[in-house]
Amino acid sequence: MSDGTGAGPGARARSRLTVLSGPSGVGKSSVLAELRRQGPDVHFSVSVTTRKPRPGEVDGVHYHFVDAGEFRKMVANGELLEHAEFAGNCYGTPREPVERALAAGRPSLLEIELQGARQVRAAMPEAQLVMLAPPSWDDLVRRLTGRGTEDPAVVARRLAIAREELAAEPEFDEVVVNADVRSAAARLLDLVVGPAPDVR
Ligand SMILES: Nc1nc2c(ncn2[C@@H]2O[C@H](COP(=O)(O)OP(=O)(O)O)[C@@H](O)[C@H]2O)c(=O)[nH]1
Ligand SMILES: Nc1ncnc2c1ncn2[C@@H]1O[C@H](COP(=O)(O)OP(=O)(O)O)[C@@H](O)[C@H]1O
Repeated sequence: MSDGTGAGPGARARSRLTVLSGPSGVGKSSVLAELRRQGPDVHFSVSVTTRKPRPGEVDGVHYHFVDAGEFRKMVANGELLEHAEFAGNCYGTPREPVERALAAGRPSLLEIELQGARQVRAAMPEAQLVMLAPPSWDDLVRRLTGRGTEDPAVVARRLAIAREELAAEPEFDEVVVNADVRSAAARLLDLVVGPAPDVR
């Protein structure tokens, strides 16, 4: 597969930044939890969000949960690498931890939605964009409703956004279909860590 940069096979291998996007309910959290088990040396960005925590979500682990005022302050101070509004809440990537990890040569992963992925693409063209896709639209609907964490109006809103996100697939360098969590995580880990230099 081409690295999409036109700069030769080494260019993507040198990029240590991977952006993972995919519609709500496709299995991003599940695949990333598995990836953490498989790939301990990967830096996972922890986003800030104004969304309320779901049961089981831990502040500082799944997200930094902030109020709208704190979020605005971080934007104004230039502390976010990218940020976007999604289904009525704000989300953003703290800049400093990602820059520190990249400076140390550590593979780093951002799990963010489409508008944020586009901002990263514009700011850092060498970043690798990966879409996590469902095996089918019906699977996506089943997973999102089956999770049971959003009420029906929120589910409908997220599914409407999901159609647009899936339509943006051609903007991504790679697509990983999440039919099975373990194999999707293994494939993603290959992309995040990159192939060994001598096989390119
Ligand atoms: N742009 C941007 N999107 C984010 C960030 N963190 C999370 N998201 C995205 O926001 C969307 C909603 O996330 P969330 O409320 O956790 O719902 P979930 O994806 O259904 O689990 C998802 O598409 C996430 O990938 C971020 O820092 N920036
Ligand atoms: N490969 C899979 N097969 C079946 N169900 C899955 C798979 N991956 C995730 N799920 C389930 O789908 C629901 C949504 O997954 P989640 O990881 O919360 O998605 P996201 O973070 O993308 O919103 C959860 O109930 C999860 O257990």
